[in-house]
Formats: sequence, structure tokens, C-alpha cells
Amino acid sequence: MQSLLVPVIAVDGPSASGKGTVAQRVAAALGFHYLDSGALYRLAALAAARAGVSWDDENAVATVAQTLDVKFEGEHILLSGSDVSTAIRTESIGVGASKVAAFAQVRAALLERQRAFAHVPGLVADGRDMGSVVFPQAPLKVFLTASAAVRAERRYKQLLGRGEAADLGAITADLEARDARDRARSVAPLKQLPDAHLLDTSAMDVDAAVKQILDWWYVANRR
Ligand SMILES: Nc1ncnc2c1ncn2[C@@H]1O[C@H](COP(=O)(O)OP(=O)(O)OP(=O)(O)O)[C@@H](O)[C@H]1O
Ligand SMILES: Nc1ccn([C@H]2C[C@H](O)[C@@H](COP(=O)(O)O)O2)c(=O)n1
Repeated sequence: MQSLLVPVIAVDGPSASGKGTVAQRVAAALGFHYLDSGALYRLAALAAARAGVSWDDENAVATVAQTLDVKFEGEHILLSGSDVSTAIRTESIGVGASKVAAFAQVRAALLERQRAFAHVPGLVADGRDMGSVVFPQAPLKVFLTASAAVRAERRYKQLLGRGEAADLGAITADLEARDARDRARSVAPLKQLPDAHLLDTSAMDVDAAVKQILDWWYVANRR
């Protein structure tokens, strides 16, 4: 179970809403640790694909997830010793991650691994169920979102910036399908919790989003 001594800021939201960018900046500002929980689902999908395991096979993917040999070393993510930081970021692995994330056994296999990131002085964790399942006692929960059109445009520019081919229409369709799957699943669906602050960044830059979360944090911790 989550330690009550370690403060956690839970940042949940749909694909390409800016969770990772904003959560990492908030963590750096506070000197907190950072958890990219989506990376774990992406790793499970990649490891399953590499082992020839179908993303539809819940038992087999859960076994892969339980036995993942992962190391987070700064910007680099090592899977069984090899750097997969780029390999897990493809749109296809994103789709696979969303598919395997719908399985209860896979989520259970990754639960304690996520909670183990909570160390003093604190943690900023981003994903889809940080506030609902993984860290339900988080003193600050944020639902970070933006319109689908804005998110697709951001992803498009992000891919072009990485020198990857990108098609805005395909990205929009992919993102909407992924969000629909993440919201509709029966286990730990993506949703805005009643105790989460809504942060819609459709017309807000990264600096302003970071500042808003830090303001909420300081207000919540004012003595
Ligand atoms: N408020 C913002 N204004 C403009 N661009 C933003 C904003 N927030 C994030 N971005 C940009 O949008 C892109 C997607 O952001 P990011 O990867 O952080 O999203 P994410 O929610 O973590 O995505 P996913 O969950 O799909 O991995 C990045 O290029 C990032 O710099
Ligand atoms: N806490 C989480 C984090 C991620 N997922 C699933 C759903 C996403 O589509 C996929 C990839 O996540 P991303 O890297 O895009 O944040 O993983 C989830 O179900 N729960």
C-alpha cells in the first residue's frame, strides 16, 4: 500500500495531453521523484511482442509484465540490459500498451512496481489511474487534458521534431481510438475523479500548466 509519509502528486489524463512534460517539470521544481507509469505498460507491450506473445493473451502478457527486467537510468530505460527508450515511444507500441493495459492481471502485475517509486521527499506520477488506483491517498490529484485537436497537433509536432514521419489525420484517429479504449475499459478506466483538479491546457503553455500545479501544491501545503 502507498506510504502515507511520502507525498504524491497524481497527474492523470488522455494521450498527448502533456502529462509527462508537465509532471517532470513539476517534479524538478519540487525536487521530487518522477514516475512515467505509461512507460511500464509500453515496456510490457514491447517485451510481449519481442517474446512472440500476442497482446490479446492476458495470462501470457501478465507473466511478461511480472518478470520485466527494467532499469530507469535518467532519460534511459533499459529492458533486459538494452536501451529501449526510443523503441517504446512508437505509436504502434502505444496502441499495444493501451490494449494490454485493459487486462486486470497485467495491471495487478505492475501495481507494486509503480508504488515502489514513492520515496521521500515525494513523487510526481503520471498516467491514467494514478489518483484512482495506484496512489488513491495522493494529497494532490490533477486531471490534465486538452481538446483532441490540440493534442493531435502537439503529437504531430513532437513526431516531426524527432525526425519521424507523421500524418495528422492518422494521429488524430489513433489518439481518439486509444482514448476511447482507455476510458471504456472495465478496470481502472481513465476518468476525472471528483477530488481531482481539472487542468485544461488547450490554450495554455507548459510554463503556465506547471505554475498552476505548483500553486495548487503550495496552497494545499500552506501552514
Ligand atoms: N501546454 C502545452 N502547450 C504546448 N505543448 C505542450 C503542452 N503540454 C505538452 N506539450 C507538448 O505536447 C507533446 C506531448 O506531450 P507529452 O508527451 O508530455 O504528453 P503525454 O500526455 O505524456 O503523452 P502520452 O500519455 O501519450 O505519453 C510534447 O511535445 C510536449 O512538449
Ligand atoms: N497508468 C497508466 C498508464 C498508461 N496506461 C496505458 C494506456 C495508454 O494508452 C498506454 C500508454 O501510456 P502513455 O505512455 O501514452 O501515457 O498505457 C494505463 O492504462 N495506465
